[in-house]
Amino acid sequence: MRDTRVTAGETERTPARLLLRFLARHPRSVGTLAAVTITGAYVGFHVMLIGAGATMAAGASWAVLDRPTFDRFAGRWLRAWWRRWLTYHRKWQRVVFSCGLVQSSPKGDTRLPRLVSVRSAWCWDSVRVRLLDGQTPADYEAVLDRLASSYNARRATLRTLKPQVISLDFQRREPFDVLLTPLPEMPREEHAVDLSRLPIGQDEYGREFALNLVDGLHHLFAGATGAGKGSWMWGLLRALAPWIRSGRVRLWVLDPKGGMEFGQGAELFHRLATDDQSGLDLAREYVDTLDARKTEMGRQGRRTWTPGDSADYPLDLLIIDELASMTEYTDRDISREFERLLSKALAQFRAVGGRVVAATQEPTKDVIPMRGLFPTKVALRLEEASYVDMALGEGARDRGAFADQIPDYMPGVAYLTREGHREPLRVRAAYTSDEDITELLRFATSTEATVLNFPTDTDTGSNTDSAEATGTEQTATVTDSSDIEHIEVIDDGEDDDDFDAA
Ligand SMILES: Nc1ncnc2c1ncn2[C@@H]1O[C@H](COP(=O)(O)OP(=O)(O)OP(=O)(O)O)[C@@H](O)[C@H]1O
Repeated sequence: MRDTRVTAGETERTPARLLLRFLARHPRSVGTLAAVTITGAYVGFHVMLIGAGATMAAGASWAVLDRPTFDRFAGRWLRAWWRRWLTYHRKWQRVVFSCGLVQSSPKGDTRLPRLVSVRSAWCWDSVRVRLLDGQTPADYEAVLDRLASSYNARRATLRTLKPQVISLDFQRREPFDVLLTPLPEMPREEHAVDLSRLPIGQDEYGREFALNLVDGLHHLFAGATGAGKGSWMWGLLRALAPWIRSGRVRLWVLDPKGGMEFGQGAELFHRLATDDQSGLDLAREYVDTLDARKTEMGRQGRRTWTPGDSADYPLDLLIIDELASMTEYTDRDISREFERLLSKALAQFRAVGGRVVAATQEPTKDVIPMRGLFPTKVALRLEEASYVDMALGEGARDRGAFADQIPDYMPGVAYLTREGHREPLRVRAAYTSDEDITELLRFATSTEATVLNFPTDTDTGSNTDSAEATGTEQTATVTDSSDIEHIEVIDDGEDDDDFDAA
């Protein structure tokens, strides 16, 4: 009679062999169970139950009070463990059978691909699978929809991790289906603007999400056409409205696609360029202005730039809507010089109040060779899986930044990576409509703008005389302070051609 035994591997099994294999394959689960049993035997099961109850109550309170930190330090491990056994493992045999992913051995055994491990982020689970001999990732790709529906997931995608090992990634939830992302109220008073916290939307946990122009410095938004880059950039400008109005922020806007994105805001801008040649002129002027400021501040001995501390030294924000128009789809001479200027702006002006915000549809090295100089990178919906790591850095997609899987009907949704956090964060910028932009224009260009009383040099304690003696050859230092930076004064008589940090 035909042997219909099911095996996940290739060897014949005895109970002892099966037990040993289980122990070897699941050391953490077995270790935890063993530790619980030994502890119970040692301290008594009553004491252990009371301890377990108290731990669960503390964990539940933590999860209710601060879901994101709970999830970061405990939730995702617990969820991965729980889902491994109660969802993926429990149904594995049935699912691979129904999807036709099993094999028969010459001896008549039925072989199943092995479920190796499960990792869980807030929205996605990643199930690592070892393929059977003769299987290829394409066999699994062909049944992804069936796998997703078997596991009740919204969608599934596949990554090849190494030969014979793949990750099946299941999207379990879509927070932005239920989270309505209201547009943050536009601030009207200058003191309401905090450069390190400029609210523009919500994160996947429903918390307010804000951009940080102090520590986050320069921002790169990568997203396919229609991904919602406009909402991110206009959202940022709305959050800066009172400072734009008073001149504490000066906007240099380069919209080389003929002004399609920013043309309507022309009145707001200090400079606006709508084609590649005038864009290059604008970039030159921007760099010359900040170079001159750097020299001037060095001469004055001003070693710090504090946002808004002087009318002479506003925050100069360079906004570039479509980088490819300046770096890829233009004359080689224009692109070469533009890349040099942009690299310089990114590398040298943080300490004198220069910031860059740029958008691109393709985050490739050809389009943006200096992408490593953008400390904050945001990946909206991208056309290709390979773009995700280009936009966010090596390994970002493996850690759960599935920007290529953001659906078309969710513009404004993006992933970003944060220092000190392994998992990427899924966020959504609120939609900025034409009316919201008009509101910004009306407010920021209103003639009733308040005249600022900036502190003078005497107030800020800078010493012009002594500064003159110092000359301009000083070395760069930047403090970690959130709102004060030391001036960076570098002799930059030479062109900076080697900023390609990508
Ligand atoms: N945050 C958002 N929430 C909801 N809908 C949005 C959001 N942002 C944009 N949209 C919608 O998506 C459309 C495209 O957005 P947008 O023009 O900002 O994309 P884009 O990335 O700038 O595209 P392109 O590169 O072609 O200019 C908008 O017209 C709007 O209807």
